[in-house]
Amino acid sequence: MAVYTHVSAEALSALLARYDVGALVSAKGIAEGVENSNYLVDTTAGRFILTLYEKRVDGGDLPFFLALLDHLAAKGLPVPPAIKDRQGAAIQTLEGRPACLIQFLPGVSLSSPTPTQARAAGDALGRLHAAAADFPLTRPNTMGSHTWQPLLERCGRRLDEIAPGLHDDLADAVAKLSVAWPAGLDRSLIHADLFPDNVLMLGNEITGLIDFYFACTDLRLYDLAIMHTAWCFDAQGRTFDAAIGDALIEGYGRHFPLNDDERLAFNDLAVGACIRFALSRAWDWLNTPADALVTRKDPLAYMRRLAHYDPRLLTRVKL
Ligand SMILES: Nc1ncnc2c1ncn2[C@@H]1O[C@H](COP(=O)(O)OP(=O)(O)OP(=O)(O)O)[C@@H](O)[C@H]1O
Ligand SMILES: N[C@@H](CCO)C(=O)O
Repeated sequence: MAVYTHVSAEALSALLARYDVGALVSAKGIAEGVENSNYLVDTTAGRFILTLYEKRVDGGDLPFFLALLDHLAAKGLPVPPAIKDRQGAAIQTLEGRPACLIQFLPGVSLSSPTPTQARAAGDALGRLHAAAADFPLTRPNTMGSHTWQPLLERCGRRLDEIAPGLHDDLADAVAKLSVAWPAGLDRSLIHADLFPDNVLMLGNEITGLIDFYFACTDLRLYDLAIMHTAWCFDAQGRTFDAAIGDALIEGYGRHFPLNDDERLAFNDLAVGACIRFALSRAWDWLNTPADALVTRKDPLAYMRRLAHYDPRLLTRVKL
């Protein structure tokens, strides 16, 4: 359960009083997610999400994320804008953290999507990239390829507490990718975390694209590669479903068909995505506060995916 910061009923009622959103009826911590604290808030006027931004979200980046959500919503994408209070402010401070009240979107996130649903999700990513093409702001990728070596060093040999050999296998993978990274591909605004849990669906329809707090400017196709690593495997990363991968690429290709260079580069981009999520999960595994209500995500599930894309990179760690 991702609740790092506890919000008292008094503080929440005082916050809601700044808005035209009715009075507090109930608030529950949301079980999913690992990055931020999220509450489902019901008021006499409707349902909202309250997000308190934690560790990896810099409050200074919030105006970028909120402007992006407004831009995409104005273009008809099913993304949840932040609600503005009576003074026109969307960013608040609650329990000492930056916080926003966000529009609630219907739908559920899928644990086992079908190819039809994956095609719709790939299509939605293509729509997102097309709609963001004239978004005027940029933001560097704070989890981009240049950050992997420093993060590896910050984790250090403690990685081997997770699994013997993990440090050296990840070090080899980071070194190889630093040479192979296809930096010359098209750049774009990317979501950078479009896992199944960040796509809300009702049947085969996409009803929500959420959690834009890693959105940044990076290689456009890297976003599709991230999705590929997140959508095509079971949660443990043991089984790969090629039909899901084909459907994602087909849906995305309706907007941005892959050219020969992109097809050649795709596997390296997926290896990069595996390194990124294996490292961030490993850091969290070693550093999550003992009292946080959060289910840590398994870094080894991403090492198994890494083994799928490039089995030569794993020589030590036992999966
Ligand atoms: N606007 C929304 N409408 C409906 N549900 C939402 C909305 N925003 C978040 N949720 C719910 O809250 C959960 C957690 O939100 P979110 O994915 O933003 O958290 P996170 O901690 O940033 O997660 P992650 O680990 O994916 O980075 C989602 O899986 C979803 O169930
Ligand atoms: N979606 C990520 C969490 C955000 O970094 C994961 O599953 O590891």
